[in-house]
Amino acid sequence: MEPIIEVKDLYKMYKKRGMKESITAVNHISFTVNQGEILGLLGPNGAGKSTTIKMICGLIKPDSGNIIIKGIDNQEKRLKSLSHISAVLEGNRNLYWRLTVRENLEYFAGNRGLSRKDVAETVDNLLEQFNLKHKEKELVNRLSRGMQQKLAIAVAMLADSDVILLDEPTLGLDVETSYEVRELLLKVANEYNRTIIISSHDMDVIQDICERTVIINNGTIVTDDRVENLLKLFDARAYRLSLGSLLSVKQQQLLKENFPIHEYIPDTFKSLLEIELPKSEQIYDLFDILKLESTPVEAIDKKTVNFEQIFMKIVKGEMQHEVVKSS
Ligand SMILES: Nc1ncnc2c1ncn2[C@@H]1O[C@H](COP(=O)(O)OP(=O)(O)OP(=O)(O)O)[C@@H](O)[C@H]1O
Repeated sequence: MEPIIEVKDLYKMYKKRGMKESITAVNHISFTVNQGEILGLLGPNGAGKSTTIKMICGLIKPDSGNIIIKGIDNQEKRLKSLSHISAVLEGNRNLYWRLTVRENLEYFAGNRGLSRKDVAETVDNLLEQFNLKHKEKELVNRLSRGMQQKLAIAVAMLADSDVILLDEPTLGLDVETSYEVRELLLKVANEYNRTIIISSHDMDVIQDICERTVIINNGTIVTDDRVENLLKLFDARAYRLSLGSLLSVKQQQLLKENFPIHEYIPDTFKSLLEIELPKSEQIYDLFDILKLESTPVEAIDKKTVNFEQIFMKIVKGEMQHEVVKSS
């Protein structure tokens, strides 16, 4: 698949005003985004996500590296490359707050040079699709955050750009509205073939709608892989063992030395052991430790994990996962 965005060796440092020290916000990162894909850009606070997004949509200039959008380098032909991108950033700055919902849509549809009839048709269609018809006469500054968010995405759609960048699109939304926004984003990608890059701290949203994630920590990429692969990789190695007795101190010590990621939950006579086995043959080492005291294994289950747990392990460096470049 042809990438629609190529980020190559991107670097950005901030100088602190009046101080000698500087912060490397983005440290030589490279990744690609494919047409029609929903990519999650993740990382803990201060990882460098917003700086990366702002560089992609041209709000700040990188110190070095390239961003190529549809084959056009955004430093060589800035306006041309940026014409392929719309952004919905924090605070929905792409909306006119003193205009109504309908007026906003009409204004942006008009900007595309559509005829009056086409503007009306496009706006009616979007009001319908985004479930905003009943609010068409409401001023934007009177709308709830969820409604504003939906309108901001509708406006981004109107620009007819191939790529939509979204910074925390579900932040502060109630559960129902968050689901509504997720569905809209899936529709935007699948039915309108738009490419979406989304930055979010909500791992449920990421697990629900993203095909692939790029995880940044301290300005560098620690993982670039499909969500499905990460879930499978982790699912395949997380086990829960129900044991028919308690483990001895020696067994617990050996577990600690051999399996850094595990949890031991003793009960009165029985116990539970949750453990990760990055290599399947490690199961034999585990059984050797259990055999030492003839510990009965009553059941072994695969432990299911959610994306949030995987994300935490990756950023804490607990999960050995090579940076995989998906194609
Ligand atoms: N304008 C600025 N001047 C100086 N330092 C900055 C500036 N903007 C960001 N930084 C610093 O750069 C680093 C990366 O910040 P960035 O906002 O890109 O992270 P982020 O991953 O988006 O974080 P969050 O999830 O908290 O929004 C942080 O250490 C931040 O303090």
